[in-house]
Amino acid sequence: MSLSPLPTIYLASASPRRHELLKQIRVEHEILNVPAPPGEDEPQFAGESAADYVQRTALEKAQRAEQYLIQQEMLIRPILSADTCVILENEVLGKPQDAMDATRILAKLSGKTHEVHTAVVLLHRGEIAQQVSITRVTMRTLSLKEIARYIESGEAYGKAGAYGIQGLAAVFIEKIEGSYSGVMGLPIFETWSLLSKQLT
Ligand SMILES: Cc1cn([C@H]2C[C@H](O)[C@@H](COP(=O)(O)OP(=O)(O)OP(=O)(O)O)O2)c(=O)[nH]c1=O
Repeated sequence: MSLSPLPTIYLASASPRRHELLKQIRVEHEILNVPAPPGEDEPQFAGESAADYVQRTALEKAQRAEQYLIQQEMLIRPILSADTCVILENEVLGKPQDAMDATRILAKLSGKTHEVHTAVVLLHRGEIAQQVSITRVTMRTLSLKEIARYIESGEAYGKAGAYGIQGLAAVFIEKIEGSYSGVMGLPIFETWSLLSKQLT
């Protein structure tokens, strides 16, 4: 039972972290993963800011799920989606392709403060509600040896910025200003505020 009675929702995301965070606040949900068509790697448009980019990709994820549900005649619940980006000096650092890419990304983040933007979108009865959480994360300086050992752990993959604050990489994080759950992929405060305003 959550803190206010909410209908069951669809979570349009394959991220196990988002599922865990929704479970933490006891929001009943069904996971729906509608991947982008192959070859579409969510490119950033020329002139599009990182902040606009993450909001657009979160909305597109929700709309892909909505289209799928309409086709299946299954659009019976509100749809929640989110997208997380790591941004350093207006450059979006996505998920690493391989070990070399992960090394490059972590070497860039080492000793610097970056931002993690997570956009959350709720689609309900034809309306779009959206919120963005922005967190500043300071990573201490990492040695190349540490980066290599971290990548060997396997935790860098499938995560924006090639690290997961909730795992081994916690020892790299000197300071965060903002939302811990937002860095993990689903900012609980903003998500609850959307759900409780739109669905009760
Ligand atoms: C920075 C950071 C990111 N992440 C994760 C959260 C997201 O799952 C992922 C960013 O990728 P996303 O594209 O936002 O999400 P996803 O591909 O995992 O799932 P889907 O597109 O189906 O919704 O990075 C962490 O788990 N910990 C962290 O500290």
